[in-house]
Amino acid sequence: MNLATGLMRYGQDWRMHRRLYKEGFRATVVPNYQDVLSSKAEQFVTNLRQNPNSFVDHIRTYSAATIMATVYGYDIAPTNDRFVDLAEQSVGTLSDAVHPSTVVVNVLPFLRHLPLKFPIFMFQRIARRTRGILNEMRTVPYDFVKNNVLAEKGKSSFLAKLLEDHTINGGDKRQEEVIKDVVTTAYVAGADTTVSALVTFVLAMALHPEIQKRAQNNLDVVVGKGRLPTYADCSDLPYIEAVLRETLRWSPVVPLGIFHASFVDDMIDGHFIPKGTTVISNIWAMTRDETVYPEPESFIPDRFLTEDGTCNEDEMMLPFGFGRRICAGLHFARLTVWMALASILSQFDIGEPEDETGRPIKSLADIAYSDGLISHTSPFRCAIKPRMK
Ligand code: HEM
Repeated sequence: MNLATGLMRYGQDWRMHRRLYKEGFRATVVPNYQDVLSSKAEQFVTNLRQNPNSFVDHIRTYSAATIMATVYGYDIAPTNDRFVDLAEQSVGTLSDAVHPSTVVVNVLPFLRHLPLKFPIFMFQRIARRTRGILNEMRTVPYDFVKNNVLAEKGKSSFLAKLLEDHTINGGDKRQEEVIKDVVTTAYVAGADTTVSALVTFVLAMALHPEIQKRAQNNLDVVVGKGRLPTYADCSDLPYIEAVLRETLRWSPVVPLGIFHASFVDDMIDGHFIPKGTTVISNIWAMTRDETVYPEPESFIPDRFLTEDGTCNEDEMMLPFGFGRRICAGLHFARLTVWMALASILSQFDIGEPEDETGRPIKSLADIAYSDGLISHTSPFRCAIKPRMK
């Protein structure tokens, strides 16, 4: 089982994974998910109206709901959904699997031979626990969709389409196993990353009321107040796009990317990189390069606008990685985050933030972000109020 595409070695199996992602998540296909995203954004706004203090929970539900609906055609229950519970456990265990203590084993492989009782090297125990949960996540939702496809019922989805195109009408067992891995990775890779980006967005707006106001004006003029923004509005809302780019830059979701290894001996800027070297892409540092992004700790959407107010060429792709291993879901991720942030701005005012002890948060420096593969803010509070009654 090759559950995490991002952790696979480059080769034929990985190429097969990427081909399947392309079928469901390339730039020209993603707009087809607009209706699903719109209905989930509406539900999100309703939840936020009912209980604004639980905004992080609603963001979690929105992220899970969009990806579950897109990948499996499955509408999650408002609470205690069995697939979401399973998926959250899978995300937790996969995140543990790239915990520093497990990563160090990849860098220093001889550590694998230390006895289990060495507490710092928890990777063997994690691997055992992870396997069971991931296996369940891999088969339960898959069987649900496959049975629906065979019975010619259920909603259309990324998985249903893959099954129709590749297995139901012929296709081999191996292909079916690859499809299982691909759809499971899509959930695991997509849900928590989207949560991180959206919570950072709420923090950015809470800290910058003037930017919030300007973004709201942009939406009011182009979209009006009677409906939520959609993908069709994107190109008319350059300031909203600039806010999205700055959110992704200001606090990158995956600050150190996914570790890779060099395939061959190489020379870069006069440094010799032997074959097999672990390569860590420090996305966080790149988004803080002062020669490209002056005052990098400040939240300045204008850095992505030209003088005539249109978006410039820097689409802020750095947070999605590089080259052939660049995030396979980036177009879907951008649209999912865009839909939620534009919906929040059109419907709500976000007040000043404070930490859990009531201490005001004045800048990014006042709030901690978690370690680990995906970086999350520590908890904070802010008043979220409807703009219209
Ligand atoms: C804001 C949301 C997201 C961010 C910031 C993000 C970021 C990243 C980053 C930094 C990588 C590593 C790239 C590298 O190794 O150079 C990655 C890989 C990946 N992402 Fe995302 N991601 C997001 C959402 C998603 C979504 C929604 C999906 C699926 C629908 C997804 C699927 C993947 C996959 C499959 C890989 C592994 C690619 C490979 O190794 O070939 N991601 N992502």
